[in-house]
Amino acid sequence: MGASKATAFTRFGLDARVLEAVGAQLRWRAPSPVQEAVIPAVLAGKDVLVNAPTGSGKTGAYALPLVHRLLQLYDSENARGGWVERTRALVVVPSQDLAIQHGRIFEVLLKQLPLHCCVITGSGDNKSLLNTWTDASICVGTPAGLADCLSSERAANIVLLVIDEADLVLTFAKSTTQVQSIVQRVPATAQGILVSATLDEEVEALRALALHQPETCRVEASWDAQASAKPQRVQYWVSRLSSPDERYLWLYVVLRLRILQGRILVFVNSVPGAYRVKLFLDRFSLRCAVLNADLPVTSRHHCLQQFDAGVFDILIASDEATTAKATGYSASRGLDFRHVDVVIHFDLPADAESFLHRSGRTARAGRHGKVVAVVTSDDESGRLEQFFGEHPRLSTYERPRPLAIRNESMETFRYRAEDALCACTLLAVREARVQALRDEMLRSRVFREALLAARDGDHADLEVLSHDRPLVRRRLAAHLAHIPDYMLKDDRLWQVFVPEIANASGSRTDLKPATPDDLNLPVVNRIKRKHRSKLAHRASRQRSAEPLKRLRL
Ligand SMILES: Nc1ncnc2c1ncn2[C@@H]1O[C@H](COP(=O)(O)OP(=O)(O)OP(=O)(O)O)[C@@H](O)[C@H]1O
Repeated sequence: MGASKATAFTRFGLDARVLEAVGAQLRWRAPSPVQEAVIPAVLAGKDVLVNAPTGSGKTGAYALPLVHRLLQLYDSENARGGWVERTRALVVVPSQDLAIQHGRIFEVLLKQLPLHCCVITGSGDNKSLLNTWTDASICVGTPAGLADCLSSERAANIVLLVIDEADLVLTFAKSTTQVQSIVQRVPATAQGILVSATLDEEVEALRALALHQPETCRVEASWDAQASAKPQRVQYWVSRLSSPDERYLWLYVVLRLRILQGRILVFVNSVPGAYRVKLFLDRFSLRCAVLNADLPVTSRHHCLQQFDAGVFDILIASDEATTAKATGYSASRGLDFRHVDVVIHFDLPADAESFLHRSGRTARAGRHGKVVAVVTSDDESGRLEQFFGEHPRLSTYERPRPLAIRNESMETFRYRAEDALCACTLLAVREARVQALRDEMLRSRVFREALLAARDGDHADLEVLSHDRPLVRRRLAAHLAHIPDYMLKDDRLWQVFVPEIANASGSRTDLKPATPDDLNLPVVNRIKRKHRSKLAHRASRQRSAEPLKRLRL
């Protein structure tokens, strides 16, 4: 059943067990263009340099032939007397987050297979994810983690070396010697695969280091190769605002009127900036979370899983590396956010590469998505123009279309937004950040055990930490979740300016605010539910307070 679903993969001659896993575990029906190009080259035993857009399925392009090759080894060694599981394939990724995510993909793929995968990140806080090194055939790790653990003896059996996000591996590794030492320990006969969405001098340096006469698989189409007539999968928009603070009002309006709908990823340049946006949205009961380098890698992974599971629909991400330990963390590179409908560049990134990778978190796996850049000065407008004018990949895309919200819509909500923003002071931001860290610490078993050990089992410090109150109490403003009817009366509120640009290939837009009727519905329902449960609770308390009513005959 599973294998039949993945029939489009059969033409590569992949092992039946791999096809079964593709159909039953991954549920992929047909290969993406990059998989079409890369799988045959890897199966032919060549060294390969893979260059394809973000979200095009590069991980699967090397993971499937890699597992196929290891299964062949497994069969042949079993036939000769017995298979001993040792490290046979090494996957080097730039960050801990990516190592964990790729480890999970292999875990899913290997679920019914006699092979195992381990994750080596060089951090002690993800022990639960670590299988023992020795009994895993595939090892996924960061340069720092692998440089520490990979002895020449362990590396001696490696037949395949993959370096994913190759352009970042050298940038993020503490020194090039870490990567060099890993590559040198791997046998020269091992097949090499280098994967990157961009080609630059870092990739060239790695190519010379790790590959021998490689075949280059450069694929421009991510999914709909034959569908040039279809509307572009990613729509780019730009909103021009008069000042940086205006962005908060804009964000409130586009989210609250549901002009931008679905699962939304908001990119902010700094960590305090990300917390400020969160505090602001919290005031309006818009559920969101912050993904940032302050948090330990396991918490970031948990946050991603919750977002993927739909626990909240708005995720605020910052790329800023705040601690030395977080070097290599990047929310925009390689992380596979599932089904993101909209990416908002709340802050414009410094360079085109970051813009491209942040935008690449939407429209993955052949889906559609929207990317909205918010600019607040001529300088930023110019920078955005430059991104699209000069970057080799961005220059092939349609230019961003202006997305302007009517003044009436903005003015209706201005007072609320400005009032809410006043509460998001520097101190409140700092408290929110400290609170998030404190919560993480208290949740961490390792931290609690270390603290108790240091205090000879005395719980006093732990108690103090868990009952420590923030300096600034956050005022809850539940009423702000609701928009009163008198604010919704003006019909012009529901209009968004979306001027179609000339020869925009007739592309239509689905940017429409919600109707006044359905706008408050979820909030009203929530309030009603809460009210009903409050009444029920009060009634049960009254019952238990009166002995005669409690009496059952
Ligand atoms: N053949 C396929 N059919 C359906 N979905 C697929 C297929 N191949 C990959 N995907 C899905 O596409 C998404 C993107 O894949 P992947 O993370 O490998 O992209 P990528 O090219 O490595 O992106 P990035 O450059 O951002 O790291 C993932 O959710 C993956 O599960």
